[in-house]
Amino acid sequence: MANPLLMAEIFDNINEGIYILNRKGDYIYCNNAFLKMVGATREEALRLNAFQLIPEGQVSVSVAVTAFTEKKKVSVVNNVLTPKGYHYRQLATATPIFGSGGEVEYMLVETVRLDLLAKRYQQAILYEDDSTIEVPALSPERTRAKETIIADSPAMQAILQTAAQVAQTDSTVLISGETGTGKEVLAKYIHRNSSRADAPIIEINCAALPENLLEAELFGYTKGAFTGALNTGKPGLIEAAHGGTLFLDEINSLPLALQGKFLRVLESHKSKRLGAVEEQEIDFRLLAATNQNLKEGVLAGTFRADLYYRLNVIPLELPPLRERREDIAPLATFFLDYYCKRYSRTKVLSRRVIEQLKAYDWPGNIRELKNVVERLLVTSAAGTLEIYQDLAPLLGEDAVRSTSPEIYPADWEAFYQFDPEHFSLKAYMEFCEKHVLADALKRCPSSYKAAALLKTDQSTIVRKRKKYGL
Ligand SMILES: Nc1ncnc2c1ncn2[C@@H]1O[C@H](COP(=O)(O)OP(=O)(O)OP(=O)(O)O)[C@@H](O)[C@H]1O
Repeated sequence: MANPLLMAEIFDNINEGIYILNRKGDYIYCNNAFLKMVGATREEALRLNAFQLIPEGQVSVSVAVTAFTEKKKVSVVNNVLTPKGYHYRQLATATPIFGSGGEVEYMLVETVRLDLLAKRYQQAILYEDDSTIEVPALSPERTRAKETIIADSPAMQAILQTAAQVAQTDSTVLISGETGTGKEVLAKYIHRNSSRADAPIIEINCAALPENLLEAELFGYTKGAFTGALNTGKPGLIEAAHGGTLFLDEINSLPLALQGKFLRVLESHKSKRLGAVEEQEIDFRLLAATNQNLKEGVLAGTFRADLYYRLNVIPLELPPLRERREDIAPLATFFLDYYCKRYSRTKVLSRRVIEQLKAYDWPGNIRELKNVVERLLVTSAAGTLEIYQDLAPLLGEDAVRSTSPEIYPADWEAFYQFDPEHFSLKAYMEFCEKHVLADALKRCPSSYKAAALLKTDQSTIVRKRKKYGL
């Protein structure tokens, strides 16, 4: 291990503020960057205790206290009021270090001021050297090969659990759900987790082709089977799924004539090319997906009842995204990460954007969310880390009306991006004034104390409180 002096020197040269707490929350180490951030001497800092910072109003949320309680690594973005009365916003991560008895022995905390991080990031962009910053875009094949499934909601977790169980069998699975809810993703997940995973999954969208072409694609044909047929003939997709999985997407669009033909294949596991005499034995597992209620199709006479019952062995229903809102934020950050890699950018979604995404009903479900995140990223202002855009132009006024603006007041650019049309120096100054006043009133038990904190008189506090409806 390197010598302690060298280690101290290294820690003091790290740009992020670092401090270590003992199990009681006492500060037992801090590096230079941390002292600079809070404007304290080492002696002052080493007298602090993390459990006392919130009651004393120095931080809005204590990452260390949260990590002590949850006994796991935690990151927060919070506001800090330094002993010198100066305010900043930081990203802090606390990592517990456990003793042999499993109790938290020490807490390592790393902090970075968001405004300085943004400046460093901005400078890096200004001095950007293409050869060092360029990240090769992921090729579509690589990204599609191993699809990640985000499933934070209890509903999705239950579906994945059932899917993993049924994957082990050869039963037919009927996946239903609105468009864009992830039916194809789920079908691939079942295939990947089945004993057929090394064989191909052959996918066909029954709505994508007219009846005659679909029939030729599914069953294949022999040489000269019809005008325009290839001289060599062509194997069908059912054959191609031999040993693997056949995935029929939008099976509700399978024409009635083909439904009967396909039912026979499903029951006998034998298929015959168009124009052929001989049938071929085919070993495949069927997964089907529908974005319409097949039972209603049966009642309306557009879907054969016998095929419906043959398909509906294991039904899995994917709920629309609006019924599993817990998945919205993780999906949005997952897609942002995906597109950041693809477009070689570094961005995060602001809390306000996430709130707006969570409030929206997503008629196009996950596919729509993915597209919105891509648009947010590519249209976001260069040089700022957080994406602050107002989503009303993308999602519609009604969709986002219910959320309240939450903006870091020192960042006027964010304020401008949030509402460029109504931006003015006066509007921004009033916004800051309101924010500072609300903050002071939260910290102080009386308007007199708030007046003392803000070095103004109490009548001004009362007047402005009324003006801003606080
Ligand atoms: N749980 C998930 N985690 C991550 N990405 C997902 C998830 N579900 C869906 N997606 C992504 O959302 C998009 C739409 O998913 P998919 O094509 O599977 O939906 P679908 O229900 O089959 O849609 P359609 O009915 O229109 O065929 C895809 O880009 C997919 O990768």
